[in-house]
Amino acid sequence: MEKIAVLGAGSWGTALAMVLNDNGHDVRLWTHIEAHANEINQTHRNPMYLKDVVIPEEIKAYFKLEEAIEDVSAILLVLPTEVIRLVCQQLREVLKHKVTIIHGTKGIEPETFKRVSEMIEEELPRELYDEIVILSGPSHAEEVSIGHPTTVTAASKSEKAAIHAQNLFMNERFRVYSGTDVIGVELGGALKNIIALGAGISDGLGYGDNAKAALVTRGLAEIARLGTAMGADPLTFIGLTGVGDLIVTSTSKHSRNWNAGNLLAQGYSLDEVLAKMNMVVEGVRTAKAAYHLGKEKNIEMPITAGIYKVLFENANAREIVDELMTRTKRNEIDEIHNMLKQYYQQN
Ligand SMILES: NC(=O)C1=CN([C@@H]2O[C@H](COP(=O)(O)OP(=O)(O)OC[C@H]3O[C@@H](n4cnc5c(N)ncnc54)[C@H](OP(=O)(O)O)[C@@H]3O)[C@@H](O)[C@H]2O)C=CC1
Ligand SMILES: O=C(CO)COP(=O)(O)O
Repeated sequence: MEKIAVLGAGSWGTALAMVLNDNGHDVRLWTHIEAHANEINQTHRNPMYLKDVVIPEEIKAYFKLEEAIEDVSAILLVLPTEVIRLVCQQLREVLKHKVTIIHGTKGIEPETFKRVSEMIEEELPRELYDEIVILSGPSHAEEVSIGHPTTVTAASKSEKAAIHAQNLFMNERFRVYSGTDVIGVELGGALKNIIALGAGISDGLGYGDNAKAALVTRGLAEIARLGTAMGADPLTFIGLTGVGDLIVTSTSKHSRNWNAGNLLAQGYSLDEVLAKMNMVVEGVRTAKAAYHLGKEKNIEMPITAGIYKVLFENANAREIVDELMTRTKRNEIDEIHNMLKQYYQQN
């Protein structure tokens, strides 16, 4: 059994802390708000993020980062992408020993196009961690925290580290696969949030299941196109961290991104939507990142571009759908063959 600090006491951090606690680990849940730590320790609940869930008493919340990470063997970062660098900077001030870093964050930094593990590598000195592992897949906190069957993937450049994380989290309700395609796993988890915003918009406009299936399928083609250009294995995108997460986020009532898209389609402005959601909506910043990254790499991403225009250029969502439906006709499978051919020629 290991001593593990979970940094980020939002919905996903709390749910993952509960999985680790179920597996017998000594779990410390860190929040940057003292009153929040006190509330969790006194009431064993986290009502702002996980309504009606009782947090086991063994899980202790911490406000002081140096106390939360004392003697831990692993640190799990479960924070919005926007604060990953800041928290890593705080961490490097207080961390005095080597740990395994695991993260469950799904986003890309708009200013640099960096993935989360790249940001961690830039902010944490190499001597402070052995490996970085990404935990990703179709997994809403609301369901994990009440023990509904869930599957995810633990991916790391080091297979040994991925299997280590797999062993830490795996139990009969939480099945963990392992993998080594860090780029594919991180990009799949981040980019699906954009398509989920689109699915929420589509549903909010009153379009049906056909439209949503089209968005998810053609959205997956865009994710794979950009992901493969960035060095991912295209097959990763048909796995849990690609199609699996795309399905859950585009169809679930729990999805923050779907709900935000739905509100946008109801006529709320982006600022109003973000103010209404009390949890992070990663797809908004990641849409900005993917739109500009796609342009830079000359990758065709019409759905992402449409969602970007609805978010940041006040475009009319119905007109964007009309534009998508009237694009030049094309063959569906040719580009997928080309993508696979190119990848396997290079690898
Ligand atoms: N929710 C889910 O089901 C899943 C989420 N994810 C991913 O996990 C990541 C976190 O998401 P989620 O848990 O939903 O987010 P939430 O919005 O539920 O929680 C975010 C947490 O981060 C904290 N936080 C914000 N800023 C800081 C900071 N500067 N220092 C320390 N803590 C900070 C928040 O604190 P405060 O209370 O002060 O705002 C809050 O506790 C995202 O990338 C998301 O995509 C992945 C899989 C499932
Ligand atoms: O990544 C998630 C589920 O796997 C969570 O998605 P949302 O942030 O849209 O809720």
